[in-house]
Amino acid sequence: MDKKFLLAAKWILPAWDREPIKDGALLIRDGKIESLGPREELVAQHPGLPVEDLGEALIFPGLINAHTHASMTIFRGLADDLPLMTWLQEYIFPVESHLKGEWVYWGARLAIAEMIRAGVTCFCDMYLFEPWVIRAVEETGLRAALGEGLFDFPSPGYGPLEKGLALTEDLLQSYEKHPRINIIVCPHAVYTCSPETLKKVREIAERHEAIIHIHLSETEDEVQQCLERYGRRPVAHLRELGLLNKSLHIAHAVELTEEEIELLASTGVSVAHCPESNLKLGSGVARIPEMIAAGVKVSLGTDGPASNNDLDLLSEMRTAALIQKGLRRDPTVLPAKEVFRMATEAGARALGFPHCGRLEPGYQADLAALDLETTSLTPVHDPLSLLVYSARAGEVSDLMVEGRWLMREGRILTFDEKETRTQVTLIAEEIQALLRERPTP
Ligand SMILES: CSC[C@H]1O[C@@H](n2cnc3c(O)ncnc32)[C@H](O)[C@@H]1O
Ligand SMILES: [Zn+2]
Repeated sequence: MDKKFLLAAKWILPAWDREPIKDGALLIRDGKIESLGPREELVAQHPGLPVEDLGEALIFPGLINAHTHASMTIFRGLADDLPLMTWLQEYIFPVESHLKGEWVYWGARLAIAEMIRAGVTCFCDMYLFEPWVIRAVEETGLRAALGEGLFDFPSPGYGPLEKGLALTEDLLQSYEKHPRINIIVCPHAVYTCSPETLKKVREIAERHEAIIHIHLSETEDEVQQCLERYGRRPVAHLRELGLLNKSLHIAHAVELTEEEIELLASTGVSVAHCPESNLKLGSGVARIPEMIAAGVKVSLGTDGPASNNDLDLLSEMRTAALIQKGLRRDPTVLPAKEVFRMATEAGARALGFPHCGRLEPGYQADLAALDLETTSLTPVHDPLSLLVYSARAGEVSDLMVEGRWLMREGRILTFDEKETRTQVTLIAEEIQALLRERPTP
């Protein structure tokens, strides 16, 4: 197959560290970017090549949601205004004990539609019944790093832990060569996984050269529990167990000391910053400027849509930048460029997709376009500023993964969005019925 075409638009922002191109074009061949530059030049170099013109649009590298639990769309709005441990143990875990594969599947499809509308081409997911998320990803065409969430107690997905570990190994083998799916190993947290479990997880990840993804140092409570149980803080705990290395991707990292920041930097651990979930659960604000200054690789995630409560990574960029500026009374910290890097290239690297996150020759044609014929996106002084500080989900008109259109002119092409909403609404009614039978506290 030799599918070759030019994709043109009023603006192209190729990467966090590149200048925008006005009246630009990309040459896309077999799902990859071959070249890019001013439209006139590319058309002259490739006469007769078909041109798809997006017109008044801004093309940017597809965003990368570096931490979520996509299927939790089905629980959006179920329990709000609670701290993490109460939210999890008294509300979410009890309702998750009734989880079924179909719920996870439809929840993931809804999440994928929502992420496409926010310009997300790739996401990192840890959840229960993950094979159903994999099915949704395969059908809808997104790119993803996916893993079955593991904890010591029995899971409604796989039953006893041993089965969860076996499932993880099976998935690692089956999807080894998949072009869009990376299987990752996902122990939930240090308060739900024993040291023995974490050692087994490490062995599996080493055997398959896989990424390990875990919630870490999310709250003061977690640090306190870890100190009481093991006599050390979560970062030191993982160091003792041999997990601190460049294959480790941790979510949150809100509670870090200076020494821990240095240790994460020197061992090559990557962090998924989830500011809106951390704010909503009252967990705190991660020290992102200090981490970046120390050389920690920081990406951006939404966390699950039941603790955020959306999957809008465009707005997440804005929140990430604004909270640091406000907290420090310094508007120069965490500039737009740095936040855009977190939501693109840094996420791609953390999830094992080294040729994503930039629009450059040799990179995947994973991209999205903002509709510039939008009142709140007018005028265009600076495309980067527009993306980070003004754009919201719903203003993305087109999205492509590996050169394949998943959304065109605001219409999702690879699956039925309305059917997905209907199915999730029915699932929500089932959940409400369950809660009426067995009310949560
Ligand atoms: C084992 S599958 C994933 C597991 O994580 C739960 N979860 C969702 N959000 C958070 C969070 O912010 N911190 C810790 N755990 C979280 C989710 O409900 C699943 O049970
Ligand atoms: Zn999470």
